[in-house]
Amino acid sequence: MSSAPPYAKELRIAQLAVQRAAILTKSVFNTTSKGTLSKSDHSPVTVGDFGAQALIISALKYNFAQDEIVAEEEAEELRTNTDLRGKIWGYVKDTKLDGEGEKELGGAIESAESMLDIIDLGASQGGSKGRIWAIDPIDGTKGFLRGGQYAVCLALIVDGKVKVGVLGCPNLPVDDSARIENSMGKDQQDSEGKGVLISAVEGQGATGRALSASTGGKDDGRSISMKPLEDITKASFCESVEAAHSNQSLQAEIAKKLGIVAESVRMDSQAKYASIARGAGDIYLRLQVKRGYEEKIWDHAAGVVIVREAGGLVTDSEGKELDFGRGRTLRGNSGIVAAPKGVHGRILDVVKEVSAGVKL
Ligand SMILES: Nc1ncnc2c1ncn2[C@@H]1O[C@H](COP(=O)(O)O)[C@@H](OP(=O)(O)O)[C@H]1O
Ligand SMILES: [Mg+2]
Ligand SMILES: [Mg+2]
Ligand SMILES: [Mg+2]
Repeated sequence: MSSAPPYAKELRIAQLAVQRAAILTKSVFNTTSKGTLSKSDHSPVTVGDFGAQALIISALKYNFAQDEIVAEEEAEELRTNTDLRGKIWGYVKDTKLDGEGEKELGGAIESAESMLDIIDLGASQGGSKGRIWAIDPIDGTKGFLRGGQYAVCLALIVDGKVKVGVLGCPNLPVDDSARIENSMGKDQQDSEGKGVLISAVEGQGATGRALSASTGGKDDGRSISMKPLEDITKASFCESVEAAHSNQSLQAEIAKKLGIVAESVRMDSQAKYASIARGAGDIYLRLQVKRGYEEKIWDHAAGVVIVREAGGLVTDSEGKELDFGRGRTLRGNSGIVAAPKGVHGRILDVVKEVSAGVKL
């Protein structure tokens, strides 16, 4: 009898949890009021972010009660803002997977109050030992709000290394080879059956399938890989829409030095990692704008294992491996360079050369 490959259950539960959370975010998107709050760093959070986080954590606690969880959002404000709490609960209590999947995730959350406690189970400080799940319930909240790209992100980190990664991208085409375009909004898919679920387990490759695939059967999806890049001048860069999140002028200078003529493709969220992993783009650069900004582990964990398993290499802008064992942030790193293995070194050389003269 053959036994299941390592992390088979973790992968299955992570995929189901992301699928379920994406049902919630899609229905929140289709309502007029998304209950947007501004956080202390002035970034937005919505009913969709809180609701998706509650659903994912509830599924993880049911299946892996001992594991630690590092998640982006916290419930503090919802303990006094009963209006918003009620709105979130309205979505959370009604969001279910069809068929067997819902049972595997442990079913519904009991009450609005327990939902708040569940959201706050994501407050772990992370670290280099043990099993830690990293959750970004909506990555690219700004993209979500403008109808552009966003991703529901979940990864399992074991002793500081990312082992499993799942990205649900509701507004990316199911077709891997569909050309990616600048995403300035209006990418939302208005019918069911759109969106893609990209996954990877360390050492087992990366796969993609429709986000709306049935949860009953054993759909392993199709294998995905990065596009072989023979001529770097034909590459396309993928970068943030938000100019405050990565240094677009420096990135343009790097592209020019590499002889790349195509305009960078701008999209929000880890949809960038998903896109390069399936060959719909080539290189993802995220060079610091603000000195001292520490990238959050939930913004990168899933994408990094997916790109690696699809044939890529991901380092920081000095060529160091990303260290997911330092806490809630990648405090040992600065910037991100993700590219096919064969050209990563060449890109890194130019990144270093161009960055050397820059004072942030
Ligand atoms: N100054 C900054 N530099 C880099 N990333 C930042 C940043 N301020 C916020 N971010 C992060 O950028 C993420 C979005 O990335 P992108 O620009 O690739 O879409 C945000 O995730 P959330 O949308 O989950 O809050 C947030 O964590
Ligand atoms: Mg946020
Ligand atoms: Mg994020
Ligand atoms: Mg987020």
